[in-house]
Amino acid sequence: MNKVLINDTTLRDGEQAAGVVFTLEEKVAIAKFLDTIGVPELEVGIPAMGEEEMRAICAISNLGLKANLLAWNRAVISDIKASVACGMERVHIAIPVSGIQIAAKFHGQWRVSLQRLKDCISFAVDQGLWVAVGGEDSSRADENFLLDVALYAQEWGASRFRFCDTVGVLDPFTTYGKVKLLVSALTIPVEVHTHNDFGMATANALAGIKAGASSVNTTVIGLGERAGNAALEEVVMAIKRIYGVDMGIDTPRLLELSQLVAAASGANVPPWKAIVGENTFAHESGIHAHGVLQNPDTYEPFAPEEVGWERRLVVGKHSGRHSVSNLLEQHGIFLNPEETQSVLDAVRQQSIKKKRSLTTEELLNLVKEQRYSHAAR
Ligand SMILES: CC(=O)SCCNC(=O)CCNC(=O)[C@H](O)C(C)(C)COP(=O)(O)OP(=O)(O)OC[C@H]1O[C@@H](n2cnc3c(N)ncnc32)[C@H](O)[C@@H]1OP(=O)(O)O
Ligand SMILES: O=C(O)CCC(=O)C(=O)O
Repeated sequence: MNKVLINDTTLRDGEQAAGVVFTLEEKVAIAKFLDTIGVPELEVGIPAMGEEEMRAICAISNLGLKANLLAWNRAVISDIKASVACGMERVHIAIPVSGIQIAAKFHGQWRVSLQRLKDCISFAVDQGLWVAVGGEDSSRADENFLLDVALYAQEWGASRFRFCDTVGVLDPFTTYGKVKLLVSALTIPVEVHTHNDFGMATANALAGIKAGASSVNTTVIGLGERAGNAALEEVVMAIKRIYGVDMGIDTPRLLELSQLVAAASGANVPPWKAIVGENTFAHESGIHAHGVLQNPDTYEPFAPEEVGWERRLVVGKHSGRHSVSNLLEQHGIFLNPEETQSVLDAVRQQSIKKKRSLTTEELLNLVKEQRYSHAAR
């Protein structure tokens, strides 16, 4: 697998999620955390949004982080001036490339849009900036036009081209083909930016990387426009565990990072969310719990500690004898097989009644009640 760099856009596309607002302090804390765990590049925001956003970007720029920082810009000179005013040495310039987008934003005048891109790249390069260009809606663009825009961007001085599946309409197979075309034609690196509208953001990001993209956009917990972006924790762990490539990210801190971003965004992370959801290392089903007690590899793709979790055995409707006795033994309670079965029956009944699993305290109370009812008989 080719070497790949993460360009995390939690602070830009992540914050674009409807209803999400990070304070300056939250932006700084997220940037610092991402930098500390080894994320090498951060897209920190959009200076053209105005004073407040510029203050936050300046504050991040003044932190002296190891990560390279980028600001997002339209192909508008004043946007780039605002980025320079924030101390940015790297700018990302976006240009629509699909017919739909060019019609809506440039009245279909693609020559005008290309001229704008050329002027903006030249302006930024003259300012001594490192320039990346994003093809907005690349996935729905005519492939030849997309290629032309990317080649022009390269010729005019861009140092990277971003392939955007802006509305998340690709699958991994089509992503692979489209990204491969760009990678084969360009000498500058290609970045992939994917959205999760059909639940394929991470899979598509990986397909783009397989096709030769050497940079990938992520956001923590997959936060972002509509259904969000490829999640940082998913991309990092998939590359580490499926492809065996360690990207140098301190993965045991991914959980803490996800909690920081979830709190700042007011988002509820679903328990089943890959890597950082609270159920990712919780086992209730009897067969799973029994397997995990023998060898955790039976039902876990990797050790929970690798991403900051601890394994949990939970008792509830789907439990079996082994997990019940294991949990009770941890509290010094050793039951015979008949007693265990009767506690298990009670656990099932209670769980069905309460429509949830039971807490340890509730399990211990059940045992007490069971013992009491046995003694009374
Ligand atoms: C796919 C993406 O995620 S792209 C990033 C999207 N992010 C955001 O929009 C969040 C931040 N945006 C903002 O704060 C505002 O939209 C601003 C400051 C950028 C612009 O605000 P406004 O001037 O009020 O314009 P508004 O947002 O209503 O419309 C967008 C304008 O940008 C133009 N535009 C959109 N994309 C581009 C582009 N890549 N290059 C040049 N112009 C563009 C539109 O055509 C429209 O221009 P018009 O005002 O001449 O008609
Ligand atoms: O950088 C760009 O060109 C647009 C990025 C983006 O957020 C998108 O296309 O979804």
